Amino acid sequence: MFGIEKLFTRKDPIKEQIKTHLQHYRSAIFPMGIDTQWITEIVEGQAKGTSWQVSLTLPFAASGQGEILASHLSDSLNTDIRVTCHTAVAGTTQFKQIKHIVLVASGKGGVGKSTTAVNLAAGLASQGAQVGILDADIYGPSIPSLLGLTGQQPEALDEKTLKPFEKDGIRAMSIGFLVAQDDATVWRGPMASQALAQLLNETAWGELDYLIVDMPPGTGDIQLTMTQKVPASGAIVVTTPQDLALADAQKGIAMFNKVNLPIIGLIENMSYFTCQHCDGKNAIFGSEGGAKLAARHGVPLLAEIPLDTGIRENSEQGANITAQALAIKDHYIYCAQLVSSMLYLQSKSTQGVEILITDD
Ligand SMILES: Nc1ncnc2c1ncn2[C@@H]1O[C@H](COP(=O)(O)OP(=O)(O)OP(=O)(O)O)[C@@H](O)[C@H]1O
Repeated sequence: MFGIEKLFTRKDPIKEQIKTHLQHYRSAIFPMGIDTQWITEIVEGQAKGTSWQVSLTLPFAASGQGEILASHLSDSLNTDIRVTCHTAVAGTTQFKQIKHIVLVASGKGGVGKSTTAVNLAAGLASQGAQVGILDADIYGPSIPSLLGLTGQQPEALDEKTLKPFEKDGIRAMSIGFLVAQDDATVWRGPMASQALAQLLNETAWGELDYLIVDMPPGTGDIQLTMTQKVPASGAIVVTTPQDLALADAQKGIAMFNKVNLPIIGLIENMSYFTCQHCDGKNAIFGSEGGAKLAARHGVPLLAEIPLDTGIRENSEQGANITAQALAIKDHYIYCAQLVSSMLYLQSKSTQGVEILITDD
């Protein structure tokens, strides 16, 4: 009658508003909003000029979204709110101690598949995920060089286990250590997939949220057999905007559809070039090819990455692009957040099963 119960159940109105705004927030990274379970703390801000401090623990790698969420909340509630995001990738391990294996493939060579795979791995690591990269490109293993590890040999932990390299928090192993590159031209599918299985099984990966596999370019017997061998969560197809590359990327999509592997999306690389003099965008290799291909096959277009000197230079130096003061890194970081969010949503709708693969 006096509303006395309200005294005991009364909730802090601003905290409730923050929760509601977060729940209703929508973006490509948060298509279902922010679950209240991800909110670890809402406290009055200690930092000067900050009214409220919100801490989130996200089940996917998107810690860099804190600033965007903070400005959304601050604008909506007309007060200064800071948001800090931590990453604790959800999901059961699908293979050994690895939660997600992601194949990065391309229909044809030279489209920037390995560069994209390494930078995507770096993007995921920059967002707080534990990441590994497996170079399965028998035709031209380039991950050691892209990570600045050229000339190094893996260390054996025992007779059957190799220690992965570690660079900038990314664990790495390459099929190039197992086979002489010149031999690759005469390889058949079973040989390649056996080598891949061996590397997967015999590398001491430890706990990983994501293992990125840089696949050999193409859509032949070797790529198909390798795909069937790996217990992957999904595949990403990298293409450039030229018609020929798009036609081959289409074959890549068809290959993954054939073996029922979910396609996480398409990445269009070398999409355009920004003129350093006039800032104009030049679609050197054609425009919107990737977007149209993605739409035709009902797969997301994850990124349109420009042709950029910074990308090439960092690759050549084996440097981690996400650690550089370059705007270009945002493409990879955003793409990593998107991939991670999509895998989270996908894993929510599938039951985790332990998968074992054999060497034969
Ligand atoms: N967006 C980009 N901007 C500038 N240079 C790029 C970009 N993407 C890739 N490159 C450069 O293009 C070349 C080929 O890239 P990369 O080796 O990643 O291709 P790939 O598709 O993996 O090739 P392969 O099929 O031979 O394995 C490299 O010199 C790389 O630095």
